[in-house]
Amino acid sequence: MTHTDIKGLGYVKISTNDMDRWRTFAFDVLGFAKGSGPDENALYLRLDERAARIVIVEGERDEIVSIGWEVADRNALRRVQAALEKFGTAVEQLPLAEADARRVEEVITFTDPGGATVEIFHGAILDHSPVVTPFGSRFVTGSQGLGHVVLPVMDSAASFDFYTDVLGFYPRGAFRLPAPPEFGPLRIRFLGVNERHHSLALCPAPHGGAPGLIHIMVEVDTLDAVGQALDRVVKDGFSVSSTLGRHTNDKMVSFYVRAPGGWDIEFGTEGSKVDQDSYSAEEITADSYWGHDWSGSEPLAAM
Ligand SMILES: Cc1ccc(O)c(O)c1CC[C@@H]1C(=O)CC[C@]2(C)C(=O)CC[C@@H]12
Ligand SMILES: [Fe+2]
Repeated sequence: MTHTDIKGLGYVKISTNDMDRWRTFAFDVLGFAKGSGPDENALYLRLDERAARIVIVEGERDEIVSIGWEVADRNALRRVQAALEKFGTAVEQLPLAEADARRVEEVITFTDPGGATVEIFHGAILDHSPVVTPFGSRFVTGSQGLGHVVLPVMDSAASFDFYTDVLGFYPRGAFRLPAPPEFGPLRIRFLGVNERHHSLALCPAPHGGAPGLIHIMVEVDTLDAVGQALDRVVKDGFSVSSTLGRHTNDKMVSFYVRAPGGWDIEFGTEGSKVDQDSYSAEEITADSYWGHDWSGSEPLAAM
């Protein structure tokens, strides 16, 4: 396939049983702007002209609720739906009220092979008021989408085939995880849909279940904004999962912090841009050129 209808990662919705901690984490530590939405108990995290890119809702468990991928328009949505149905995936069109609640024109939903609830939408509704982030950080989104999500998958081949063959994601390389030889090669696989090196990564994991999420990456436009966020993380006593480092594939300088709920936010800058026409998928043999010390990380809930 030479072209995907998926334009980018649009939004993610996450549930938590610790809203107060999340409120502090989102606004006082990471520095997202306050967005808006219909659920008065939810947290709407605004990064750009979209009303909200990350939605945190009250729930019994801390887990990923849905992942929203964007397409250009109604015809593109119909093409994606047809590809899913041809493959045998049950697709549900959400009612107008549900689309309204997500501030999009139209949205379909299905379950991916790893069990994640995926939504595909078009027609995002914009908020034209200034994006006032508490510490002045500016998030890098636009044609590169929200950032990236890393999902734990038990059958990584099935998930990889689904995202590439059915949805048209582009393979953007791999990283072999250290594993005993009897496991065979275990690879994190990176997948992209736009100039962002990866909008999705699939990480082999021993079991499914909550939170169904390893990390979400958001990008800011300066190294200072990353360093200042890291200062606030440490000062407010949030757990640093990985120190600052630069990745070898997307060249991003980032740190990872444990979100309430047992998964991480990767907070980075200087991500490279991929030109799909000249790109070849490669296997990296180190995750980083420097830094990214995970030795202080608390165990991931997903593992
Ligand atoms: C290798 C890499 C490149 C770019 C990224 O955005 C990115 O998140 C990663 C993965 C980092 C990291 C790893 O390499 C070892 C296995 C890790 C610790 C995980 O289980 C989640 C993050 C993974
Ligand atoms: Fe990442």
